[in-house]
Amino acid sequence: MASTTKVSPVIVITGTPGTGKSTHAELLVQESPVRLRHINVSEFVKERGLYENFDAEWDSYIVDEDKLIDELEPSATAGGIILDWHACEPWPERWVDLVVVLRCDHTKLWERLEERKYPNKKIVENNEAEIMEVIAQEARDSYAPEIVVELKSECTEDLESNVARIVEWIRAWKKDHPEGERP
Ligand SMILES: Nc1ncnc2c1ncn2[C@@H]1O[C@H](COP(=O)(O)OP(=O)(O)O)[C@@H](O)[C@H]1O
Repeated sequence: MASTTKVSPVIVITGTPGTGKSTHAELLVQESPVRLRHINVSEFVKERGLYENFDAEWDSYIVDEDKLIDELEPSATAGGIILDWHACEPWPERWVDLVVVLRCDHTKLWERLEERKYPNKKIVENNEAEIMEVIAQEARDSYAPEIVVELKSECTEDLESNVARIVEWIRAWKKDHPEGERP
């Protein structure tokens, strides 16, 4: 069987909605020393119909995770992607090189979600999830501790320093994988 060589890493950016995943991913695409494709998983699911149904009460799609994994497998195996989603547990461990969990003070998060015109119960649900560290715990439970990093995303300085830190991590990954990595 032909095996491909992964020349760029797979970076997961996760966190409660509103913590800054897409903002980080967009800046990282611009700053990265290697070509990265930003996959906003919620949009990807909608565009490709990778859901079982739509939950009108919570205004969200029930994702068909098997279909999602199948659809992403070629890109994840080839490398060079950022997976931006509010969950990280579905990704097979073999795909993932780095997991960035963004964290935000809950009052700030509340304001961001209000600005986004989320219904009140969705703001409450997400706020509680951030306080209870739901996504951070999911990342700790799903991946080796050395590939998981929690970063604060409360102001522009945080955004810039986080992206600079990930860029440094990518440079180190490239150094460690000069010929690429066989998945
Ligand atoms: N580190 C940050 N500093 C200031 N504003 C931020 C930061 N991260 C995100 N934001 C703002 O918060 C809002 C939500 O960010 P977004 O990237 O869409 O979050 P997510 O993708 O996690 O849902 C946006 O208005 C964005 O500009």
